[in-house]
Order: sequence, then C-alpha cells, then structure tokens
Amino acid sequence: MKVACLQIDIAFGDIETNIETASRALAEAMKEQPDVVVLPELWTTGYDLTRLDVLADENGEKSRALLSGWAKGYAVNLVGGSIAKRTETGVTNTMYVYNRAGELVSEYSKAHLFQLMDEHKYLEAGSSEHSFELENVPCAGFICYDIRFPEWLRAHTSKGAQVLFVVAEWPQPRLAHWRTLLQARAIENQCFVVACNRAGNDPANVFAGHSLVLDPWGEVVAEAGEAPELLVAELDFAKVPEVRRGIPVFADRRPDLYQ
Ligand SMILES: NC(=O)CCC(=O)C(=O)O
Repeated sequence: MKVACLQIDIAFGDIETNIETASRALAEAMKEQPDVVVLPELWTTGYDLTRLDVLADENGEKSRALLSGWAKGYAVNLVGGSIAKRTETGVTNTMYVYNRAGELVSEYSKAHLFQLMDEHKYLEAGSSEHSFELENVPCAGFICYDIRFPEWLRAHTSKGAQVLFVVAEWPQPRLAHWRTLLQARAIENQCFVVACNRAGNDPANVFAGHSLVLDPWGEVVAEAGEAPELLVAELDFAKVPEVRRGIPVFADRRPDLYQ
C-alpha cells in the first residue's frame, strides 16, 4: 500500500483557498500513484472556531460531495482529514474516509476535545469508534489529540487494525510529543502509523509539519519537514505478523487485570 500525506498550509477560515490548495496538492500526489491519500485535521477552515456559525458544513454535505468526487475521479482511497460538521446538536470535528469508487467507507468525530485550543468551547465530542477497511486491510482513524489516549487506539488494534491513520493540526512547541507519542503508538500496537499534520501558522499557533509514517517496529519509514510537503511512503504488510510473532504482545496481554 502506497500512502501519500498532503502536508498543506491552511488559510485561517478561508474555505475556498483551502479547497484550491488541497486540490492542487492532491493532483501533485496522484503523480506518485498512491493507493491512499491523507489530508490533515480541519483542513477546510483551520482552527477558526469562533466563526464556526458561518463556516461549519451543514451535515458535512459539501465536504462529502467534494471528497467523494476526488476519490472517484482519481480512483484513490481518501482519508479525508477532518472538517467542521454542523449537526442538529452542535459542531463536530469529523473525518470521512472514501474508497476508490467514491463510496463513503466510514465517518468519525473526534472523541477527545483539546482544551488548550478551545475545542471544548465550540465543538461536540464524538463517541463512536473508528475501524474500517481499505484494500482489505483493517485500519483505524484518529484525530490529533486522540493519540494521547493509548487505550483508545488499543481498543482498535485489539480488534485487528494494522494501520492507524492520524490527521492533525499539531503545534510546533510540542513537536517532540508528536514524534514520541506516534512512535510509542506504533511500537506498542505493532502496526503502521500514517500521520498527516499541517504546516504553516494561524493567529495563535505555529504548526509542526513533520508528517510521519512509522512501521510496526517503530522505525521511521518517511518524515516530512516543517514546510508544506507531499510525503509518500510504501507500507509492507509482511512486517506486521513478523513483529507480532517476534514479541507476541497481543497474545501476552492480561485483560483479566486490565481492559
Ligand atoms: N489539534 C489538536 O488536537 C492538537 C493536540 C495537541 O497539540 C496536543 O499537544 O495534544
């Protein structure tokens, strides 16, 4: 499976510009013939949370049409980052995944809201899990702050996920946490981690970039720098059983002592 992370800059609250940027980045990525393309968190609006009353996408409809059209048009699987979705009860930070036919594979709303960036004031948390398959490979998808909750990711790998997709707007001052947490999640779950962060600034943050692809041994397969970049990597799934046979963490777990 060849994956491509679109580490783009995101214009604050400027949906039109962001769609143009993502569309250009996707066209560029397709020259590498990836199987899966990944976008960052809140890539249409950025963290312009105080204007979600005008910016949030009604039931995610416009974002879904756009992502589905891109997936079908390019015949590529799309982990569509996340967008601000307006629901009947509030706004959620929601990820959509599409297959090569442009069909919706799964939907997930960020379960852990990040107070340091005011998410709890403007967003509603999701409460459903996020397992899905792409190209017959069991996968799971998470949004940024979720990676600080190892039990949440484990809940998905204990059901079989072999690739953890992470979409993010992770700020630069915590770059060391980003790299360490992602590496720990790959090592402890003995699976691939494909993490797409954004580049650039907004009025409150400088973002870290450093989108990262890790293998089930925790080795870096590919890593971006801080600027906008296309990150492409090949995942060799033979590594998953190889690592899991060597150190049988899943067989050795003690669910009688903990969940
Ligand atoms: N957008 C986010 O969830 C940011 C999470 C973050 O920066 C962290 O340190 O955790």
